[in-house]
Amino acid sequence: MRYAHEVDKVRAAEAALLARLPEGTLMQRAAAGLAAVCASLLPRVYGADVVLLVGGGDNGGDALYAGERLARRGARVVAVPAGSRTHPAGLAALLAAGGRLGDAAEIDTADLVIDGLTGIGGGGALREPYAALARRANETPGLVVACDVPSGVDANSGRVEGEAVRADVTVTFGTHKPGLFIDPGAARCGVVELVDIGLGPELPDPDVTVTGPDDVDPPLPGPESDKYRRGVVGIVAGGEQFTGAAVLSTGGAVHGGAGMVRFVSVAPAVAVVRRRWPEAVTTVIEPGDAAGLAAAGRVQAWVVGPGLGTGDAAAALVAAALGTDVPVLVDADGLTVLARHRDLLPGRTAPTVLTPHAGELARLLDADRADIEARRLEHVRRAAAELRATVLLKGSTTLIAAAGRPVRVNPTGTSWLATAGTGDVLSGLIGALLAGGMAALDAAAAGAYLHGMAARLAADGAPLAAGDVIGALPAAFRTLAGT
Ligand SMILES: NC(=O)C1=CN([C@@H]2O[C@H](COP(=O)(O)OP(=O)(O)OC[C@H]3O[C@@H](n4cnc5c(N)ncnc54)[C@H](O)[C@@H]3O)[C@@H](O)[C@H]2O)[C@@H](O)CC1
Ligand SMILES: [K+]
Repeated sequence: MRYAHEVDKVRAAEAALLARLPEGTLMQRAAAGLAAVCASLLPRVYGADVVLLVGGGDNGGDALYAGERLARRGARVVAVPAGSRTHPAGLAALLAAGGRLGDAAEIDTADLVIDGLTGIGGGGALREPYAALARRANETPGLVVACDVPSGVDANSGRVEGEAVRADVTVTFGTHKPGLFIDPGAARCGVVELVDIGLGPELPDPDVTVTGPDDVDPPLPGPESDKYRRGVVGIVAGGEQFTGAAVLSTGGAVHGGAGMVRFVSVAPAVAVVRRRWPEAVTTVIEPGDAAGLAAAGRVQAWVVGPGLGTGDAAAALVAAALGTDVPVLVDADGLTVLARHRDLLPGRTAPTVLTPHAGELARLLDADRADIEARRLEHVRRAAAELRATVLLKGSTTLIAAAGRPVRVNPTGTSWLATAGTGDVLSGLIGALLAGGMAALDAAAAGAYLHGMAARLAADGAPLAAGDVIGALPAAFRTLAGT
């Protein structure tokens, strides 16, 4: 599992380690790792044209010392300073090794550009001349290697406020930074290489982890299994007019490994679901009939919300599901209802999972949607704490938070997933995993992983329909080791 630490933790760990090491040791370790990656990317180091973009801080120092190492191996290394200050010892070392100072035009013909403008000390939109250098680096045909963090990307959040370097490779030191995993920053990193500078023993628990295949551990049937032991998931979705979301959510549950799916809704939705998923056991209720939901039979988890509508009838069903003592996932219209009835959450003892996109989370938190998009990590954490739920924030990087736990980043998925109905599939899938006994955070992370994997397999470079994601779920499960 890959993990990341926020900047203040990185700085504290560095300070603890620095206190035990001779001055400059960490920067030399960082520079050695950076130079080694650069050398491996070049067909030949000797004679290669390397340009260093050098900001005024230690990120620039790393770049200068890496440049020194490449110059000693025969590269033609040119430093382009951006700040009023240039790391003096690093610059002296580069010049002593045969490097020289140059100007921005040399970026255009470089074989390799090292971006040492800003690292974990960067903040806000890049100012000039930093921004102009980043822009020029993004236009060069040569390789661009970011030192620690692509400049212009906020290391903690992945936020990009203005110009930002678009790297082919990012060489990061000691531990990953959250912004390397979260869009839009993640999309600027290219391949991320971690250089060990000995920070490990000084680091606390991570702030963020990235789900890997080994972390996805859905319940598997054994010889003792029957449909009840494997888990019954109840789905409350669809309405008089909207039935598609109900079909898709049920499909996600059927192919998500539930022992049985109970589908509870008004007659038109039940009719459509029955036709598409004869596997589901259905119960017809009147609009908003909370007692009907309770009488539908025992379930181990409820999914409530897709296509449900947002009126009083929907609110009664959301309240009924949340009033049970089993895990409940609230999605889509259910979240809109919840934004008006936040009092439904605090009394729960069983786990609650909420799966909003940024707009739905904005309503739940009384926040601005654009603000949530820009600072997804902060908002998903806040939502988990305030709403006392496991919160899965959908988007170009799906994040999953539960209070007091590292935030999980989902690495699978494709841009083709941004199409109607795919969220409904996810809700049913996570519901099935909850019913199978997975803990809320694990179920949400596993569901996001499998859903994104199914989407990738189904899309394969072409447009995707939500139903295709359901169809590819078996193949997604098969990608997991030991399944
Ligand atoms: N602290 C340590 O022990 C180590 C630090 N290392 C390196 O040091 C870096 C951190 O160094 P610093 O703390 O000096 O910070 P940085 O070098 O990351 O950034 C600070 C510099 O960037 C400028 N800057 C910040 N935001 C800007 C903006 N929006 N527009 C234009 N200029 C901006 C500042 O004026 C300052 O000159 C790490 O990212 C890493 O590369 C490594 O050498 C490993 C060891
Ligand atoms: K950088």
